Amino acid sequence: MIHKLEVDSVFLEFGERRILSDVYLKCETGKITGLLGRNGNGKTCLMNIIYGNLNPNSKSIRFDDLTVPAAYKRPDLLLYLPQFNFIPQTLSLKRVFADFELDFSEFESRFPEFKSRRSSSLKSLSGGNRRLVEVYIVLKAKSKFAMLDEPFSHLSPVMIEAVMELMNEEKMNKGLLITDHMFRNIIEISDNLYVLTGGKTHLTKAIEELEFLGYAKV
Ligand SMILES: Nc1ncnc2c1ncn2[C@@H]1O[C@H](COP(=O)(O)OP(=O)(O)OP(=O)(O)O)[C@@H](O)[C@H]1O
Repeated sequence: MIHKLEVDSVFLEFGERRILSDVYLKCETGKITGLLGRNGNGKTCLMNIIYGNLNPNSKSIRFDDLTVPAAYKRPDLLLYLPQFNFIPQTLSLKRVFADFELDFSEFESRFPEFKSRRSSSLKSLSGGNRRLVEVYIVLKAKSKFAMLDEPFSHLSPVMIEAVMELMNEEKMNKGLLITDHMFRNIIEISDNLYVLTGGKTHLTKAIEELEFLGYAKV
């Protein structure tokens, strides 16, 4: 069965500044949905609104047609990778993997550089490796949808390739909503692509539209 996450009727202002005014976005299990937009266009705000930890003037967030205003209370439905480290950094990898009911050995065999790091704390890892652990957790943990804000930042090209491979595998198990400024990677991996500009989302059918929408020279 295909599950869907739909967002519309989002209206967000900070004081006099209108950030989001006409958003429609649909994400389905089995697919990767990409979200692109220039700095400050409201991608992170939109993700926080979907997650339920930012309250806009109005919104409608639906999972399989049912309104879920506080998805952060429903990890079975949605997991979120914010731009910042979200797992307490004093925890050991062993503890983190156990908490998310994930097998560390599977992670270790995919990323051999973590061999013998099972007892290490997150804070003892490099910034990029910490990010990789969090991206992996959000992609692999059991949930219908995962939303990732800049999953490629801090990762080396070889790690980005590995994460993209993982995303392509995991979309068989969930729906992914991803935003990142590594737009060529986002274009390559997305089944559906939205560009956020002027407070609105535009479902983008052709890459040339990115230039037209003022996002990137392609
Ligand atoms: N708490 C807040 N109070 C006032 N303005 C805010 C607040 N949070 C975000 N903004 C503004 O809302 C706009 C959208 O911010 P947001 O972080 O969603 O952008 P973004 O598209 O994710 O940008 P980037 O690609 O640079 O991460 C920005 O202009 C930002 O300054």
